[in-house]
Amino acid sequence: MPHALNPALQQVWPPADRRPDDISPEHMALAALRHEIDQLDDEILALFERRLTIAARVGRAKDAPAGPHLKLRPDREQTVLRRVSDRARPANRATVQALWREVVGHGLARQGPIRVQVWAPLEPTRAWDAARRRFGAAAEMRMAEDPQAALRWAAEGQGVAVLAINAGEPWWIGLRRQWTSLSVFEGFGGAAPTALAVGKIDPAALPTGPRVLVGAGGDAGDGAGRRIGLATHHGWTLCLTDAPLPVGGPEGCVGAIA
Ligand SMILES: C=C(O[C@@H]1C=C(C(=O)O)C=C[C@H]1O)C(=O)O
Repeated sequence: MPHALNPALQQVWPPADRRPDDISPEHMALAALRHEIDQLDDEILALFERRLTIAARVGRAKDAPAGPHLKLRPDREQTVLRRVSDRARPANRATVQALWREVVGHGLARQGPIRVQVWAPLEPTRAWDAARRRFGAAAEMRMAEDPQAALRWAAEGQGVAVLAINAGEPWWIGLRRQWTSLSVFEGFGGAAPTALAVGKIDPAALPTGPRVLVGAGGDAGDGAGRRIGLATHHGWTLCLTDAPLPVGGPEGCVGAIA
């Protein structure tokens, strides 16, 4: 139903009978506030466009697409997000974080296309939403039907695979065996994630946070670190640890999440 026909949604401001030369105090106050918003928008726009230009320059200074890794730098993104979030007023933190995810996503997109494939047969909408929030509106996303095909695609350097670990298919074992050029760099679903993001990320650019381990039965283990188990399959385990293990080491570290 058009709004004009719905009495509940009728226009309340400005009043329908207001003349164009209305100089009532309410109208003047509203006009002044809107003018201030327009000025702020101009400032934000100029700054945002400058930021996009600089992000493109950073991209040219980095190795990809000729280099072996994606341009996505999770460690830098984590630093950028933490910095603005710490500077924001506590009441604005969540809003600022969500907005800066978009800002950073568009910065990264100035360096080349961001492609994301999502495989999550049990909770596709949840995983899709989480991936969209993480990579932003600039990301080209599609659902994947087969985690192995998504891993192959990611190993070609085409983009990022977001794969569920609660769907009974132990694709993560492959991170230890054939997909050694891929790193886990993000978890979705809280302290015990139900999906992981995987891509050709420079191991030096992984975020600060728990390390992700894929272990076979006989692995020596990492000694001191506390572990959170995420999945098991025929003697293989996927877990998180606080121990600062090197990626690709004998403990089976395959990445880190923020
Ligand atoms: C600008 C960079 O490239 C990407 C974009 C970022 C941004 O817009 O802040 C941060 C990290 C990278 O994923 C960078 O590496 O510094």
